[in-house]
This record gives sequence, C-alpha cells and structure tokens, in this order.
Amino acid sequence: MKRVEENYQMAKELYAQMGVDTDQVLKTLSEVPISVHCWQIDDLTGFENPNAVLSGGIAAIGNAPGKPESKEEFIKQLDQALDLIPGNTKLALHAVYLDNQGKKVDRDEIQPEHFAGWVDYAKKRGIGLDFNPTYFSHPMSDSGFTLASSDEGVRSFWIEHGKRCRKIGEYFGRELGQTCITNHWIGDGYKDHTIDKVAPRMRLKDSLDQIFAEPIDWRYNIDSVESKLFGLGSEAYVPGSHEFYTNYVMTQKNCILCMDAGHFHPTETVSAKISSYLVFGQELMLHVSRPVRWDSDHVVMLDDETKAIMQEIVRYQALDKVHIGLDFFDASINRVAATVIGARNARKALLYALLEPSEELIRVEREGNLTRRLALSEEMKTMPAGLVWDMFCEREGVPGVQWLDITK
Ligand SMILES: C[C@H](O)[C@H](O)[C@@H](O)C(=O)CO
Ligand SMILES: [Mn+2]
Repeated sequence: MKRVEENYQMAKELYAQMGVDTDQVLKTLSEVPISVHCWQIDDLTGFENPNAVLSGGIAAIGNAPGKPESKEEFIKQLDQALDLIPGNTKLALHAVYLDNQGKKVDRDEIQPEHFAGWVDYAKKRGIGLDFNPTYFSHPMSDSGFTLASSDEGVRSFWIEHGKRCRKIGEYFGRELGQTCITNHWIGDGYKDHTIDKVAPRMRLKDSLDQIFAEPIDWRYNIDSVESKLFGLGSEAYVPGSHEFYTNYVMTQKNCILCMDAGHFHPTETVSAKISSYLVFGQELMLHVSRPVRWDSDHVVMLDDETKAIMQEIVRYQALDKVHIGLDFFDASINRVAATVIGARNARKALLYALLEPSEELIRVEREGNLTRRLALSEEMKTMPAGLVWDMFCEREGVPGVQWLDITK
C-alpha cells in the first residue's frame, strides 16, 4: 500500500513535468465505461440450449478445462472475472443468455421478462448492460442467411428477433439509468463467387428499416450495426460490409456503426477510421478484439493497435461519442483469466492514451514543429505508466499484479 502510494507520487511528478495531471487521469479512467462481453466465459454457449453449437462463421477454438456446466457456475466465474476488472464496467449480453425458466422460448418470442435476472444482477453490481441479438446458432440461420435471406419466413423470423432485442435494450436502459447499446451482427454471406450482390443488400436494408422503424428513446437504447469483411463459410461475400453499414448509418440515422478490430483486411486498422466518423458527428460502437491473420478473436493485448484506438478517442475528446466494448473468445486458455486479461488491457490502453500530453502534441503539430511531435511521443513511451496503473487498481479496490495468483 505504502509502496504503491510512494511510486505513484514519483510517477505523478514525472508526468506533471510533461504537463499531465495524473489525478485527473485516474478520475477519467475510472469513469469511462468499458463493456465486457459475457461470452468469453462459456465460448458463447449461453443458456438457451446447453448443447448449442456455435454457427454463423465464428468459432471459439480450444478445449481448456473449467468451462461452466451450469448457470450457477457461469455466474460464479463471471463474478470472479468482474471482481478483477477495475473501472466502470458494463456487461454485454447476447440473447442466448436468457432465462427461459425451462420452457422453450424461441428467438422471435423473447421478452424483457426473460432478462429480469440480469437486471437484478446488474443492479447488485452497480453496472450497466449492453445487448446483442443472436442471429446465429439456430436452425433458422442454417442456410447461412438471416436478415438478408430470400426466404421471407426466415427473414421475418429474424426481423422479429431484432425488434424484440431493441425492446430488451430499452428495458435495460430504463431500469439501470444507463444507455444500453444493442449491437446487431449477422453472419450472412456466401462462401464462393457471388453473382448478385445487390439483392441480399436490398433485403438487409429493408430488414433493418423494419427493425428500427419504431423510435426508441436514445437515453435508454442505441442500436449499432456491426460490419464484417468475411466469416468462415462466407469468405467471398458478406452483405453487411463496412461500406454497406457506413452508408446505412449516414442515411438512415436510426442507428450507429460498430467497428470490430478483427473485421477488416489484415493491414487495415480501426484506429485509422475513427476520426472520419467523428468529423461527421457520428457516434460509434467498437468491438475491441485482436485479429491474428484473420478474425481470430484472440484476447486483447496491450498492443500498438489497442493503444492507437484509445489515443484516437482521447485526442478528439470523444469519450462520450465512442462506446468501447470487447469481443474475443479463446477457449484454449482459462476463460476467466482470458476475460480479465483482455478487459484490463483495454483499460490499460486507455490509461496510456490519457497519460499522453495530447494538447501539446496537437499544438506543436499545428505549429509545424514536427521534430518535437516525434521526440515527445517517443519519450512518453518509457514513462512509468505501470505505477499509475497500480494506484488505479488500489483506488478501485481491485488487485494489482497480485491478480495473477488465480493463474497458478
Ligand atoms: C458474438 C459476437 O456478437 C460476435 O463475435 C460479433 O460481434 C462478431 O464480431 C462476429 O465476428
Ligand atoms: Mn464483434
């Protein structure tokens, strides 16, 4: 305790010399919500069907022991993870984590009451909730198409699911006094060479128009649409591409864009795209993830891209415009630890961004002093951010490096 305090005082002085107020940084770091996804805990199996098989072109690869075998075990492990994650945390749920009280409740039948237990859970923990319709892992998505399907029965089933999920999001927002982001991602697409790329997109646009037709107060629920380049089995064509959704949110204005760090060409980065949306006054949802050669959903590291994403948000004072969520699932390592590692790294990346003297960097760039821009940026890299992090954990009542004990 004393050592953490002493180290922090030293770091505080060093950062002050660079024009950075670490006390203010710690306050902001504690307040910014980061939405931690629940599905790393159980490889996205959920409670709808204990034997569910993941589909939609995504995969949790690995067979690490300890996967929860009941809802009780799931909650226990989730609690264990959340207890080790400092800062203002939201919890992101998927529709398959419903409480169906042992009855069959299909996706086009779900209602707020099936998620009342989660609202109680969130109230108990003092956290907000985000939501995701589950447009996959279901016989009605077996054709590889949902909202863009040419089968009107299939399409209307999923439109109903989308509509109901927004109402559940609204319920979360009202009950918890925090906006819920309801993120819509579909795995639709073709494996091979596609001739008519327009018709599925026309159907997808129409489905979204129907889903979002009813206005919902943005204080309670904001819908986001998540683009993707390809999936397993949809390598050649995905109707819900980045260009498609960018145009959708710009013209329809009834939802915002979600960018997942793994959903682009390997040399493209989400960090490079953020400013273009902010210029047009757009809010954004992010899925912070780590693609390794493809959309592999590896656990988030404290790597250059994660730091760059946070820098972009902080530099333009857009912390209230860009909603930060996590999306990874790795079944090859302990699932609780995976959640903790990824969530702590996302917040550490945010800390690095907040510790940057961004006002000075922007000013010297504007003045044309590009030498100082580079020199100062480089010097910042070896400043003692870890000592500020330790103080953050201390103030949040969460273990610092000692959390590693659970990995023994
Ligand atoms: C489970 C999530 O909804 C899913 O991962 C989606 O967000 C995605 O990124 C699919 O590749
Ligand atoms: Mn995602």
